[in-house]
Amino acid sequence: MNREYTAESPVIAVDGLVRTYAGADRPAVNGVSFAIGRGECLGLVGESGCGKSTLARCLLRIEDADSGSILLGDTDIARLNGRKLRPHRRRIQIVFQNPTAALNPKLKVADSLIDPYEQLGRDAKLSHFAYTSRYAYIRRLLEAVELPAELAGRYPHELSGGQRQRATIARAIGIEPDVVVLDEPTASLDVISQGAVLDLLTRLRTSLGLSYLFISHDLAAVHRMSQRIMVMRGGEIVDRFGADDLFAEERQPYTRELISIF
Ligand SMILES: Nc1ncnc2c1ncn2[C@@H]1O[C@H](COP(=O)(O)OP(=O)(O)OP(=O)(O)O)[C@@H](O)[C@H]1O
Repeated sequence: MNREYTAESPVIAVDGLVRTYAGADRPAVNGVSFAIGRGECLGLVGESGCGKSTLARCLLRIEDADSGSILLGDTDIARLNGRKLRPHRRRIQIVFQNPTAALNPKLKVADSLIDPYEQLGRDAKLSHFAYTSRYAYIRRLLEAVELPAELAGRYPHELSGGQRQRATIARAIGIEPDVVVLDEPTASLDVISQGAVLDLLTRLRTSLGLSYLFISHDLAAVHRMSQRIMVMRGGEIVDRFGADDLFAEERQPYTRELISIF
């Protein structure tokens, strides 16, 4: 892999990922490569339809890539299926744009938080969220996302949008993944909640050593959150740079166009 695509001691390294939908005349994701280091946030920005969510779904193995590799440590999860994939599913988690759709409306918050642990976390060696009892685990998770403990007994519709998104973040981090894909995590929130959730995500990244792929069409949010940024267009990465170099002269014309919109 090209040196500039890599991070120091990457927790995830993606190389040459391609995904073409049936009937499409070109790939939705076309040869995407990148790596993310421990505790790093890599931003991915691009306009609607450029392939961001398709890339996310391939990483999560919700969709299969046609070719390319997704290395988590030494394991290429792009090629694993079924029972062989299962132990690795915990290692990459996602927070979607819409927390209302992400939480089961029939489950109390506590049940939604315990669910990933029961599905994927039992066999894992958890450290920060080590399971001693159901009560302690849920309490610790709510504390981590700065929600009051009494929300454990509520249903999703009894929470605000910001509280719901904090609950989905808790669900994603409780099984201590290596990488969290944040797919427009604040797009459905009002401006004040957006800022608060972005700040919470940064605090969690630094305190728990989480690695993020932060996907957004909001360049300002990506700049605020990320150490490095990639720009995607038509399924390809067309520019990549350190966040401090966003406004540097060598930026590609398309990146400049995105900057001018904000
Ligand atoms: N299930 C699907 N079947 C066929 N084509 C699809 C499917 N999902 C996405 N596409 C197409 O693939 C391309 C990339 O879509 P994708 O949703 O990944 O873009 P995006 O950058 O996430 O957009 P947005 O920001 O609007 O969510 C688009 O041309 C889209 O129409």
